[in-house]
Amino acid sequence: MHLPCRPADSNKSTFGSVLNIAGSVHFRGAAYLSTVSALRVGAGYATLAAIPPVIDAVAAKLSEAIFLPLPQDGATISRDAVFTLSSQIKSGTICSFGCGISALQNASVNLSETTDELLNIFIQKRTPLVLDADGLNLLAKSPISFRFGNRCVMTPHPMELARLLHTDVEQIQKNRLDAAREASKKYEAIVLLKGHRTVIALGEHGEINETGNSALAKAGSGDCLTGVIAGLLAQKMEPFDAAVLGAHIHGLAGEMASKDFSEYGVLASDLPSYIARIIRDLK
Ligand SMILES: NC(=O)C1=CN([C@@H]2O[C@H](COP(=O)(O)OP(=O)(O)OC[C@H]3O[C@@H](n4cnc5c(N)ncnc54)[C@H](OP(=O)(O)O)[C@@H]3O)[C@@H](O)[C@H]2O)[C@@H](O)CC1
Ligand SMILES: Nc1ncnc2c1ncn2[C@@H]1O[C@H](COP(=O)(O)OP(=O)(O)O)[C@@H](O)[C@H]1O
Repeated sequence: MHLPCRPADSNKSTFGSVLNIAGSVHFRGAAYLSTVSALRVGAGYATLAAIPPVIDAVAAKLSEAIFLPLPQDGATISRDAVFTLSSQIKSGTICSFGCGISALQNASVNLSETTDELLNIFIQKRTPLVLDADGLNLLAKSPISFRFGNRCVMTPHPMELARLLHTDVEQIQKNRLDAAREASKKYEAIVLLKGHRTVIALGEHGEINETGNSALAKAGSGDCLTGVIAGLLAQKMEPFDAAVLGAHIHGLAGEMASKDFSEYGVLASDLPSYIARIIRDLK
């Protein structure tokens, strides 16, 4: 599998744009890590759509991001955010949704309804989408049977997949590839089941990622993976290929980072710069 090409005669629009809907009062770092990772993997633009306190925190660390302030309800986005976002999401806009959006009880009374409306917009506008973390937890609770037409990469860890399939982590881990395949068929999506030996499924087709180590077993590293896959989608990779290559690059970044910091000491915020170094070496 090849990296997206990087023609000399190019500009930032050539490499696409990611609209990342992420973060809440409790989880501001998740918004930062997913946004910076999309830029580090080569996207031309990354826009973070978030509530003002999240934007303030991310703006202090990341000069390159563009910000779309969203209305706030409690600790997270309000239902009015749907109006703001629906005018921004055009046909084909690359979106990521869910990192740190916060499904904690009472984070926002209407977050489930807001999520259902957003998911409908993603489907109607046929947006390539990365759906992670609380985006998945809210989907699991939805009464609607969403089907994403294989334009969506869902990135659950085993507990998130257990919630989606209404089972437990033990069942998921017994046969990881079959569990990912089942969810892929249920949601018509690419399902990337995270963990040691991440698996990626599309219908019956499945791949196992061999890269990565325990340096990645630390809060925030999955948020980086979301940004990597979204950044590859922005560069026009097919969703399944973006998931496979994204997991490969993310795992190698963890391995390289652990050579400098040990598997104990790597932080998720170290990973984006190692993602760039891995891309240099893959080229
Ligand atoms: N800095 C920030 O802003 C950060 C923000 N974040 C945000 O936090 C929110 C909550 O997300 P979350 O994943 O921490 O909580 P949750 O869904 O309850 O799952 C936790 C349980 O899942 C399980 N589990 C996980 N991996 C597994 C594996 N490989 N294999 C097996 N089991 C596994 C494991 O269960 P256990 O092993 O304990 O039984 C674990 O206890 C979300 O919005 C996210 O974006 C985070 O990204 C962190 C950094
Ligand atoms: N022991 C491990 N070996 C390889 N990869 C791992 C290991 N532990 C975690 N990872 C990877 O790190 C990431 C963790 O994601 P996730 O559990 O969603 O964390 P978070 O929500 O805190 O960002 C996933 O890409 C997962 O595959």
